[in-house]
Amino acid sequence: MTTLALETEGLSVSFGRFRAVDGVSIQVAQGELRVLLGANGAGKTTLMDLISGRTRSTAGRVLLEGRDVTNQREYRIARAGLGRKFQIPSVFGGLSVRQNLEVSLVRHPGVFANLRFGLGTTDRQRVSEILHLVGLADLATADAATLSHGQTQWLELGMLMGQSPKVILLDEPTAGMTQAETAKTAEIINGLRGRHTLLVVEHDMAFVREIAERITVLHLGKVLAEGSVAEIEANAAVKAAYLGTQEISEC
Ligand SMILES: Nc1ncnc2c1ncn2[C@@H]1O[C@H](COP(=O)(O)OP(=O)(O)OP(=O)(O)O)[C@@H](O)[C@H]1O
Repeated sequence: MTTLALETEGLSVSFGRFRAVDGVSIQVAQGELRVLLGANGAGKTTLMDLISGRTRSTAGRVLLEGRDVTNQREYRIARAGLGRKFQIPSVFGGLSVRQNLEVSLVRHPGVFANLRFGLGTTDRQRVSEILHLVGLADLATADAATLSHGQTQWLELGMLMGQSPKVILLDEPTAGMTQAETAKTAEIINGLRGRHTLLVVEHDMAFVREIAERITVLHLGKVLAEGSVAEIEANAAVKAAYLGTQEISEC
């Protein structure tokens, strides 16, 4: 039996009389890379907020590797293994790329303790592995403050990985990126396939085609469809409700 990394069951939230997320049930297997697609206001960010504990649900459950974390405080859900990357990065300028990754490893209590006490061989290897996975090995000694927008996003993704979360939530990872950076991001995310479980909110269909194996489409707070890129692109309900008369590639 496949172990589920993340599961939501009938997850819902109402703001007043408005149901922003309405009975959403999704199942994400370990090592899966799931894309969450939907028009503006479909409920994607709110769903992420419910999963990560930023917003309290009014019905339903969230399970992280089978453990019920519904409506727990955000830091507790993070501690239980949920990593979330926002669009605004929070790296330590003034530290090198490598030092930022060292700081991110959850070993010693206290943010900078890993720098003070030094890392063991396993941790140093882990940092090197992450540097390669996020394509920053050549910039390991560079000051994080000197990185481009795209490089900063990759470093932050690496810092999330350093915490070995069970599930990583990424909200529009290519926002504000150049075409070259977007292509590189697709490469990096593809390299994480099987190693990490990811739930990625993304609008850029060209990018989605590069990374997605399975897509969940949200519409008006509900799951409208789920399937491969080809299945979603051919889905009449998705075309009618989400895309209107547009081709999916234009959204
Ligand atoms: N705290 C809130 N109070 C009231 N309404 C809210 C709140 N948060 C979100 N909403 C509403 O819920 C709906 C879903 O919003 P959400 O931000 O989740 O959509 P989205 O799919 O992420 O859209 P986008 O792609 O534009 O980010 C929207 O109509 C939004 O206005």
